[in-house]
Amino acid sequence: MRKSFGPVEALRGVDLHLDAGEVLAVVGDNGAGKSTLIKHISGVYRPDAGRMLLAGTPLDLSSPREARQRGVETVYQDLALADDLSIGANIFLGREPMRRLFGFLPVVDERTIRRETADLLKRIRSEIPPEARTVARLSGGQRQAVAIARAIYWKAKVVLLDEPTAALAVMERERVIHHTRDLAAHGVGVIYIGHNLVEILKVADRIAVMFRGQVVHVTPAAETDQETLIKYMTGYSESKKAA
Ligand SMILES: Nc1ncnc2c1ncn2[C@@H]1O[C@H](COP(=O)(O)OP(=O)(O)OP(=O)(O)O)[C@@H](O)[C@H]1O
Repeated sequence: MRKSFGPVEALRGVDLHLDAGEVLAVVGDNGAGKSTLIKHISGVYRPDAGRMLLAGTPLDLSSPREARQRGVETVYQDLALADDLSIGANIFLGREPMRRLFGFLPVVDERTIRRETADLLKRIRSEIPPEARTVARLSGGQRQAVAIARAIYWKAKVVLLDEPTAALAVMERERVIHHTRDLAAHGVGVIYIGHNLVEILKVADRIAVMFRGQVVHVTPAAETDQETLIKYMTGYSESKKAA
């Protein structure tokens, strides 16, 4: 896949695959192209050249909404949750179950929302009390859990996590890692963007390193270490190859 912004080549021929049930981490220095790549998969950008396939079918996305409809959920760093709504309302936002009042008047089925939300939080073993009033009162890690629960409930095929732990305290980071593994265990393919290599090595099955708009290295997480990743992230390995 290729993408330029004027003279800037943000993606210079990126080729990647993601399996169901795996966590693929994408790392790279600032400006390497990670966000640009994510924005293609989440339907924000269209590639100048190249294409994406989902389970063998072309994934030609014209909007983030279409991406969600096709089973691609994105969890951004600054989480797009509606602060003044409940956890349940956030999980069902825009896709609320309805029931008929007096047999004809369609209204939102609050009881189903409450029941399904409680089940879901139990399923992901989240410590958030389901009756927590609004999302505004939740911690950063709990907000991530809500977004991840939403992806599981709506049977996302692919979930993009963009620096999910960047703003979190240590304990909370551990929880997000746990929830990320949980997503993969549900058969979801997860793309995890991050900067913290200790965390990346813990959460990922495979790691792709981007450097100047290209994927320069892909490796199973179990077969690499911080030092090797940093070499690829800084272009050291590339310059050695060229020499
Ligand atoms: N909308 C845009 N207009 C112009 N240039 C852009 C735009 N978005 C990204 N770029 C450029 O494309 C390149 C890749 O940027 P990108 O944000 O994808 O990198 P990144 O790896 O996500 O970096 P970071 O870790 O800092 O978020 C950079 O040179 C950046 O300046």
